[in-house]
Amino acid sequence: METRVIAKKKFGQNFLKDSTVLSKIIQSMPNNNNHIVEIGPGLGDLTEKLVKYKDTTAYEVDTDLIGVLKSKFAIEIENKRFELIHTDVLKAWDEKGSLHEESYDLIANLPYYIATNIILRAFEDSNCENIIVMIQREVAQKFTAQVNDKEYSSLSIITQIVSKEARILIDVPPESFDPPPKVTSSVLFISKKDNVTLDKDFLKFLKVSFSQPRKKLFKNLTAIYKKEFLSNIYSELNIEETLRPHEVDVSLYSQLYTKVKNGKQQRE
Ligand SMILES: C[S@@+](CC[C@H](N)C(=O)[O-])C[C@H]1O[C@@H](n2cnc3c(N)ncnc32)[C@H](O)[C@@H]1O
Repeated sequence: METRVIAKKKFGQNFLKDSTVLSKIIQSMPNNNNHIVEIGPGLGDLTEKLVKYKDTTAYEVDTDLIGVLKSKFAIEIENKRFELIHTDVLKAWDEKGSLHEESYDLIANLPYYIATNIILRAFEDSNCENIIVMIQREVAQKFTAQVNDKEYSSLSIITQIVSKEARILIDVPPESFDPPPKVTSSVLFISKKDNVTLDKDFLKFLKVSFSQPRKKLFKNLTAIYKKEFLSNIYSELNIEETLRPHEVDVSLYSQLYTKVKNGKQQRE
């Protein structure tokens, strides 16, 4: 059944129409018994493939799409292979803490306006084990960048802490979508480590570290720590004050953070 739906910009609606890309997403699904959670099923093109393989729960915010999805997946909803939840997924996370009560993999073509936020929430959701999501290429590169890459950022560091593996599977041109987005997209694959919790203060420390990415890390950190205190820590760790934020690897950020945390009383 062909359904005419006008895509809504405010919900980041760019429907994926490229069957090669849809197949690639399905092929990269991990071989496990996990439930699938999809965020933003849209018109259900990806959902249709997902429910063929595994039980799926989907969160959709747009009321106009709920009717379309309910009729398209009437049988799957009836036999409980598919559960459709009509809500803003960020609210669902706030209310329930997790998007599913057991282990799940998140597979989605995400709404770009909240994509980074969604991935960070998925990092914190201990039931989420794997993430396969379409996002803007530029953002995907930030998640997967390595030290010294120009895209290396606090997102790269957080990803290295929480994941066993993080990589871009495929780049996807705007023409693969209807309507086409303005930018190139990528399918990002992240396999999470078990039981990693992110220290909120460490995240704040990273935010300050990258507050001015082109400046020296030392300079950025002086926004919250005294110069002399920092100089001592830099000497103890035997590192140069000229280092830029993107030149410091995860292990060194952890060491720096441990030192500043232990010397907390010296904060201005
Ligand atoms: C990029 S489209 C993807 C649609 C479909 N999965 C596809 O691949 O064609 C993003 C979808 O996320 C939905 N969405 C946007 N914001 C949302 C939110 N806060 N919570 C749940 N779904 C949301 C949109 O309505 C839309 O269906």
